[in-house]
Amino acid sequence: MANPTTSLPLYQRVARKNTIARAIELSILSLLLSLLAYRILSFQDHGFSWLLASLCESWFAFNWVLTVSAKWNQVEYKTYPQRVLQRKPELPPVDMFVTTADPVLEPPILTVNTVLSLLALDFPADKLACYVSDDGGSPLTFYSLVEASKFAKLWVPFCKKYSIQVRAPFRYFSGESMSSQDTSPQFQQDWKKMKDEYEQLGQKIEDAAKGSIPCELAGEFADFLNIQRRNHASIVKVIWENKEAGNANGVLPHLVYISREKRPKHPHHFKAGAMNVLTRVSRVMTNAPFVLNVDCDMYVNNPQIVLHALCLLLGVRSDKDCAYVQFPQHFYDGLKDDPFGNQLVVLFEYLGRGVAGILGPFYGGTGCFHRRKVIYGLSPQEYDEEISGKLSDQNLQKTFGSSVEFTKSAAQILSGSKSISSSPHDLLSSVEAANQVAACVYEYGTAWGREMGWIYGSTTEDVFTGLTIQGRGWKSTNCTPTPPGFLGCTPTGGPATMTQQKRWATGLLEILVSRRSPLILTLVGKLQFRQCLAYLWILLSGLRSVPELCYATLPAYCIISGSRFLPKLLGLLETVFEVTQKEQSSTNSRDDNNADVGRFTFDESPIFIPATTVLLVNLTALVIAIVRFRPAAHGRDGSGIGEVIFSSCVVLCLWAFLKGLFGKGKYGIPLATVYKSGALALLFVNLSIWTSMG
Ligand SMILES: O=c1ccn([C@@H]2O[C@H](COP(=O)(O)OP(=O)(O)O[C@H]3O[C@H](CO)[C@@H](O)[C@H](O)[C@H]3O)[C@@H](O)[C@H]2O)c(=O)[nH]1
Ligand SMILES: [Mn+2]
Repeated sequence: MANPTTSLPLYQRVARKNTIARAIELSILSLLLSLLAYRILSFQDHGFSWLLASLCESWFAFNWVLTVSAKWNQVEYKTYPQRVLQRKPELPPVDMFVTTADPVLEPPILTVNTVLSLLALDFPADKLACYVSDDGGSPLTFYSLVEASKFAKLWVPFCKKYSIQVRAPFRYFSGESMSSQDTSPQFQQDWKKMKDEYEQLGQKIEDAAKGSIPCELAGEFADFLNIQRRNHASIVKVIWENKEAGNANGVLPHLVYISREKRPKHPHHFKAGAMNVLTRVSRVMTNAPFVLNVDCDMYVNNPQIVLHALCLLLGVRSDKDCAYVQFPQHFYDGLKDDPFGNQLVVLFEYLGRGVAGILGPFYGGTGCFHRRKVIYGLSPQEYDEEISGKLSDQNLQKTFGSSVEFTKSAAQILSGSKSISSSPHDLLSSVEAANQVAACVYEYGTAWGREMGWIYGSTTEDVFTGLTIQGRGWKSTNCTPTPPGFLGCTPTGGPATMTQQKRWATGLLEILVSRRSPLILTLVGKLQFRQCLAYLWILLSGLRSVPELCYATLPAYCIISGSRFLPKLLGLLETVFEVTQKEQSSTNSRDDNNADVGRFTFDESPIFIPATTVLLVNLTALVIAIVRFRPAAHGRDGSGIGEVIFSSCVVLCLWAFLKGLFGKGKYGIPLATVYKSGALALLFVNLSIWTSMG
């Protein structure tokens, strides 16, 4: 009998109104273009600084075009999880991947919380399997997961019984108090028990970390005996197998631990390598058609995420409209006003929604649901057509590698059968096959990392992999439920943030110069032109520092050398007032009780030298401007008030560094950095003076 509710759409695509924003963005663009036109027309009358300014401004204008294009059509998807739930018997299984790499940098309790939040999802337990990849090969991580699975047997029913929203216990117990919840004595009793149990779990893990491990590397832990982190055989352990297949109310989903084989001479390709192993191991074990991947530092904040994602994955008219569903990254305990710019608000709030209106969001590396077939490198055309010709054994081995189990199941999925594929009856019998596909030689001579799976060759494997998928003609969607699907942690200090930004900048540049650069994929692949522009926006983000750095030193150069790069009296007065206000507000914030929260922190890394140098150069220039206050005294035009204002603006932009000059400990810029920057600044000042005399 037809159920009327099954005909209702599972999602709605909503266009956002952004007329005013568009008008403002276009006005800025026209101002930039007029400035450029003016520069070109008056080129003859000016020297080096004028030329440099024009080059920088051309770059800014180009970048602005990319920005405007990316943000032009903003869309959102509204999803209806209850409607998916009504299709209960047909709900597809989902494999969930968690990656962790280092038990010191990523404390196991964090990974445990992420895993617990996944095990407790509002989805039939017999349709979920959780795979944890541990690149640290750490017995501590394994031990923590074993203990966590015991705790989960209490935790998961508790969450489901009381419809708890935050199912990562460290957040649940740190946040809302019991009072906002159920006040029944039963709840209070259960809550207390749960809190005690969680504290015991935390204690056990802490003790184990200190060395008093109850696991003397015997029994289950024997595999970890004498292993080195970068030199060991693969370890696959079924921590918990849900034997109640067909029982949606069974307590826990499967939980599997994997530490792939590592050998010093074999490249392991970091996270991308780990993701490919997860794909293969899950393939020989549970083989779900959909895959969710999260980093160990991102827990589930909305227990209905699978239903939300399925609204899109199952609800689209054609699978090619949704290769993956990306949840935007949000962060917990984020510092106010995002002083390090690492909460990625612009990227996800504005650009993300805009790109969603073109081909769909970039893949962000975590909080993403994938169609397994897409990971195998299929293009939408192949997906729709008969591809039986491709299915000779030889071909399959060349593509996927030599595991019989793997190629068998891959053939099944590639043959176009869109039905849910079956999985082996018990996980333990597939451990051997899993070990085989987790070996480091497995990928040699195959398409893994090149044509299929997570793509190698960039430390931002996420953007690279998404780009490759979209270059084949797939679209993607974003999913923005309330409350947000996932919450993660982000660095709260200068050095860690800078390291992260450096990795992103290099990784993105690696993509730009690769043979899968968006320009090439637009010419020979199926990437849309505007999606290409959007990718350029993100891939060029590291290079932007070059013109920005030049532009920031330009006013200082002009003041010192007595030249100009701004047109005479440009109506900058309003800016002056704004600048003063900024100064005011940052003085106020120093009086806050929490003055140190969000304060920039430094270390000896050379990464802090450029900004410190720019600051010193501009401070010197301002001192020079004050000292020789009468600009016309030299009998030449000299620099103007515009340059002085601009230079002050640069100093204000580098306020955190200015404070760092006087700060102590980690809040201060180390003396060595100050000396090095000072030397560079001195060189710059002298060069500027020298050019003005030449
Ligand atoms: O050899 C490695 C290195 C890293 N990871 C894992 O990769 C994830 C991301 O690493 P993290 O240090 O947290 O980097 P972030 O800068 O926070 O990550 C962002 O940027 C990465 C790309 O640079 C993406 O992969 C991430 O999804 C995205 O959140 C973590 O789960 C790690 O455990 C591995 O599994 N193996
Ligand atoms: Mn992270």
